[in-house]
Amino acid sequence: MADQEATWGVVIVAAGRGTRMGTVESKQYLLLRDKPILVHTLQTFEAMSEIAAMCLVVGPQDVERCEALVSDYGLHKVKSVTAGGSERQHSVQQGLRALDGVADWVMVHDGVRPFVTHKAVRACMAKAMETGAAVLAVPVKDTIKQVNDNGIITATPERRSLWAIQTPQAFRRSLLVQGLEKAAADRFVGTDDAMAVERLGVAVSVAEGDYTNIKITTPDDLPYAEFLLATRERERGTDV
Ligand SMILES: Nc1ccn([C@@H]2O[C@H](COP(=O)(O)OP(=O)(O)OP(=O)(O)O)[C@@H](O)[C@H]2O)c(=O)n1
Ligand SMILES: C[C@](O)(CO)[C@H](O)COP(=O)(O)O
Repeated sequence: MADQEATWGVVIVAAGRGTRMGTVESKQYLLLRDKPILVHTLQTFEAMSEIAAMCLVVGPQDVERCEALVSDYGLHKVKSVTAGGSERQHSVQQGLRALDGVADWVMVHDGVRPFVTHKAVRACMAKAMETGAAVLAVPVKDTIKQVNDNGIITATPERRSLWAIQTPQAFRRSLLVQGLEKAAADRFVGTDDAMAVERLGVAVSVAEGDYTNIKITTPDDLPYAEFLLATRERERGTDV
């Protein structure tokens, strides 16, 4: 019953510089068809009735332009546009503060993962409400090796236990806040949100997602992103 009435907030992190993409314009603002990648992402969450509020976290220099994007695209659930920090984890913390008192449950999502589906987001939310914490992920397809600085293989972890972790990552808000506070106190910086909660000794569940929920990271992701967008539009029958 309580689960049905849960209020969800979403932190969309988009304060990165996109170093690996190597473009002058940060990758979250590159156009995919006619819209910035970040707007595609925000619209996916805006359309979900379960979501009450979003906080968009961007570079300090981009706050004004993003407020304009939020207004131009009618993104009414974006209640604040906040300046992020030097690491993704610091940006998440800024976003969570902005959602204080707004939602008991939160998701963190990368602004550069525009292809997440409503079905996958709902699977992640449902799993989190069962367990307190859940992330979307897919089983890895390749054999993964650990390699040392001399280029020599040192270990081959069993593939059956390896998953590639995506976003959204969904948590009871108090749990994520506690995890991030401990991480800050310990000067620990993780590459995803689950790590902060794992460090509390709390189990984080995995909800199986889709291989198409890519994080646009390097230039070779762009043609694939165009292809995915065209495929989605064809499926929706809105191709022009
Ligand atoms: N200090 C940071 C770093 C990253 N991010 C966001 O976290 C997401 C995932 O990060 P990544 O793909 O690594 O983005 P960048 O940090 O921009 O890329 P790079 O590492 O190539 O510079 C992105 O939406 C990015 O904008 C953020 O909000 N604040
Ligand atoms: C959170 C994340 O998207 C999960 O795959 C990823 O860890 C972000 O890492 P990055 O170093 O910021 O690309």
